[in-house]
Amino acid sequence: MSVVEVHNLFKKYPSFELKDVSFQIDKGKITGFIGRNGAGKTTMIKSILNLIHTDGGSVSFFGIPVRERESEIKKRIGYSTGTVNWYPRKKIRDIAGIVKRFYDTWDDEAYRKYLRLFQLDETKTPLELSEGMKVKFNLLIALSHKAEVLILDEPTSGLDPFSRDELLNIFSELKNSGVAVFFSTHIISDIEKCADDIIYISEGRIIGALPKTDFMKKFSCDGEGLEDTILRMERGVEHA
Ligand SMILES: Nc1ncnc2c1ncn2[C@@H]1O[C@H](COP(=O)(O)OP(=O)(O)OP(=O)(O)O)[C@@H](O)[C@H]1O
Repeated sequence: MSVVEVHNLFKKYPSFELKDVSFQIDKGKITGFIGRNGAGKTTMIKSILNLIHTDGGSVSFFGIPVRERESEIKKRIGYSTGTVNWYPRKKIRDIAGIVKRFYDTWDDEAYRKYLRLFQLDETKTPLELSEGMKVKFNLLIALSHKAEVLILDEPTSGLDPFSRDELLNIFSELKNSGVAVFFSTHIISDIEKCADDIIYISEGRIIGALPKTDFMKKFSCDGEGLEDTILRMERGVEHA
């Protein structure tokens, strides 16, 4: 069942266009979003979250157009786009105290669980966190309000291999409880490990948005892995 539907999304910057982007995100699935630097991943994520103005197309969450009932939708989803830059001098504990008031679904038990799992010290402020800890803090907030959909821009970048592995396991747990997890990454092995569906973007266009097995059937040659497939496709794009 799809929980996010994107149709013909279009966004124009002076020197870049995100064109005719269409795909869906399914409940209880992990979707990996890949593309090289500058391919348009962050632009697309910000567009679907209505964080930037778009020039065409439609986006709905749970069948509701995001432009019409954005705040209602945002209570039901978790997202992170880059590191934390709000309340830089407040303690994590105090920020959580403020944020929880926005969510009827805030779950203190989940907050404690992920605080322990990520080994975050709630007496620290965002200014005192390393880059990897900031990513974890972002996720902590997203995971503490029972989000039905998680949209995460490069959540594993800045994490050490152990924390990355833990995070992928958390994604799998969340998926098993029916959550839709969508994340962008440059680390193709992470996608190979846990994604059900793959969306591959190049130069602002979606080249493939398919279940991983179908993606491999369509694009891989001679038993290549995903990483080699993407590298070959990128070289093809460069030389086209
Ligand atoms: N605010 C902006 N104004 C103008 N151009 C922008 C703006 N934000 C992004 N762009 C351009 O849009 C294109 C896509 O950038 P985007 O950040 O979406 O790529 P990305 O795939 O997320 O890259 P990376 O993997 O490096 O994070 C780039 O050419 C970038 O210069």
